[in-house]
Formats: sequence, C-alpha cells, structure tokens
Amino acid sequence: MKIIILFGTESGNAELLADEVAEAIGNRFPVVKHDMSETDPMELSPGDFHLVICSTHGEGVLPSGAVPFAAALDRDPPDLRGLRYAMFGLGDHSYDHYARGSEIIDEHLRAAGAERVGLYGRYDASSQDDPVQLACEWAFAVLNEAGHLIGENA
Ligand SMILES: Cc1cc2nc3c(=O)[nH]c(=O)nc-3n(C[C@H](O)[C@H](O)[C@H](O)COP(=O)(O)O)c2cc1C
Repeated sequence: MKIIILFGTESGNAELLADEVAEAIGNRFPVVKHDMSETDPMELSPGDFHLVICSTHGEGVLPSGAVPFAAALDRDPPDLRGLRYAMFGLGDHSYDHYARGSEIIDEHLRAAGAERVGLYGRYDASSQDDPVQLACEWAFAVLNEAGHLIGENA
C-alpha cells in the first residue's frame, strides 16, 4: 500500500508541509505526493492510504488549488468506499472560519464514502507553533495508529 500525500494550496504552505512530511516518512513507507489541482477524484484508490493537507482562503473557503478537485467530487462523486485518509488543515484563528477549507474537503470525501481515520491535525498560522513539526508529528501519529491497515514497507 502506498501513502499518497494529497495537498490543496493557495500560496504554497500546504505543499511545503507535504514535502516535509514526505521526506520524514519516506524511509518507512512508499510515498507519492499529489497536488489536488492536478488530481481527478476518480483516480483515488482505496488501495492507497491518503494523508490530506489543505489550507483555507478567502472567508473560510477552499484554496484555489483545491477548488476543481472539490467541484469534481461534487459534480460526479466516485465511489470512495474503502478509501481511508487522515486530514490536516492549515488556517489562522484570527479568521472567522478556522481551517474550514480542510473541513470542506473532508465533507466531500466522506460524502463519497471515504473514511477519515486518526487525528484531525491543524496548524494555526497565528500561533507560535512550528508547522513542519506539527505536520510531521501528525503524520507519524496517524500512521502509527493506522499501521495495521497499511503495513510498513508495503
Ligand atoms: C487572504 C487570506 C485569507 C485567509 N482566510 C482564512 C480563513 O478564512 N480561515 C482560516 O483559518 N485561515 C485563513 N487564512 C490563513 C491560511 O489558511 C494560512 O495562511 C495557510 O498557511 C495558507 O496556506 P497555503 O499557502 O497552503 O494556501 C487566510 C490567509 C489569507 C492570506
């Protein structure tokens, strides 16, 4: 089973975290990074485990890189039963709809039958937290928890 890191971004932070997580977990799991802006939801496979990383823009809306992906899930939802994923949202608590972009993707994936597992990770840009550390800790926690589903070095 591969780990797919699927990111949705406006200005690159979610992609940077996807790169860091890929590097951190890459010696334990086969990892592939996918940009939502270039991903057709029909390509998602229940045979892979997905780490989804998505930011928020505007007033609690999706980053532009996630808009076509969400629209395709809405328009023509694939059957994603059996697909498991974990979610990490980037946001800023000083906005009204904290990390809402990730929740929108989460709702679309669950509506299509996918199952979210493990911790729901979040990074608040108005905090002093280190986003790379938070994202890597989240990924390791999720993968340890879901290890029986994935199988290391699969
Ligand atoms: C114009 C703008 C609007 C934003 N709106 C929100 C928002 O409504 N809710 C939220 O939680 N974060 C919001 N953010 C914070 C971003 O989600 C945060 O900066 C994130 O790290 C951006 O990641 P990205 O570069 O991957 O898009 C906003 C940021 C900008 C610049």
